[in-house]
Amino acid sequence: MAKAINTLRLALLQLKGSSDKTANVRNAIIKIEKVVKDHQPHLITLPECFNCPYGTKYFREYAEQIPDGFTSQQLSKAALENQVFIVGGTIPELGENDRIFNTCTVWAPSGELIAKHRKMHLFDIDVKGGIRFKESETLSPGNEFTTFKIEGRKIGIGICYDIRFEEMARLYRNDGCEMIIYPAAFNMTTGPLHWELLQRARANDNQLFVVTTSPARDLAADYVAYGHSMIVDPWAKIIACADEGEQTVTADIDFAIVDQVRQQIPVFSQRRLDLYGTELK
Ligand SMILES: NC(=O)CC(=O)C(=O)O
Repeated sequence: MAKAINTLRLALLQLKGSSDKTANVRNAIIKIEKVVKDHQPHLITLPECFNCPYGTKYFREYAEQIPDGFTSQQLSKAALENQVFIVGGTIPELGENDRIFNTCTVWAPSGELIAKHRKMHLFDIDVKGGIRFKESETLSPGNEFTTFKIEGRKIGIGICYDIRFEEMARLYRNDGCEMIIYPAAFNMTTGPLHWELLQRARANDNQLFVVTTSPARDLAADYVAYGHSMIVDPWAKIIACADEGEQTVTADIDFAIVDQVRQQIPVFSQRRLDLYGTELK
């Protein structure tokens, strides 16, 4: 069996979106080409809803089939031409029975679609004086956990609101993941309070890397994203963080840190599984 790599170079593309789908996808492709030329990452991540405005009234109009739709085809080509793995943020997916999902695609350097995750927990909240959002007005939830491997390292995928559900991250850890990637678009109410907190909590609880990629903040948009795409290591230390604007963040992930933390603070072998547990149904 091939030996797993120890270091993975990651590039997070915090992209500014617009109502023009073609322009949004073109912007992503240009930024992919540039970061590959400048930094040669193994893996590039894109934001939640990077090809359309984030809002329930837009999802059906922008929805595409996966992998036959325009955005999928462009991401597949970009992965192949740039010889890079791409976690393609999310797009509204036109699925079976005319249902719409908020879906993340993962592309290998061969151009092949190697994983697809549908947002499992829909973002339905109503914070008085803050934000009301109800994804379930137009979206259906996914029902499956999603993992893929890069050079022997297992990575789990969640989407934005999924990060609030600790059980999901725990099940990924139990399944052997060393990193969870969340394309995400927190907002100006929940972002300042919870964005960093949740990432550091998931990383600390599960002793793995947590990676988020947000759209850039656009004060003119219906939904104003918080930005601050981030990489947190298994010690819960922030190792890279964007500001609010359109920005590319790169960092080298050292997987030896996963083993160090798990050996030095062995909570997973100390858990009282005779008294409680988190099981997959
Ligand atoms: N947009 C989301 O899915 C989640 C979010 O903004 C939050 O949990 O806060």
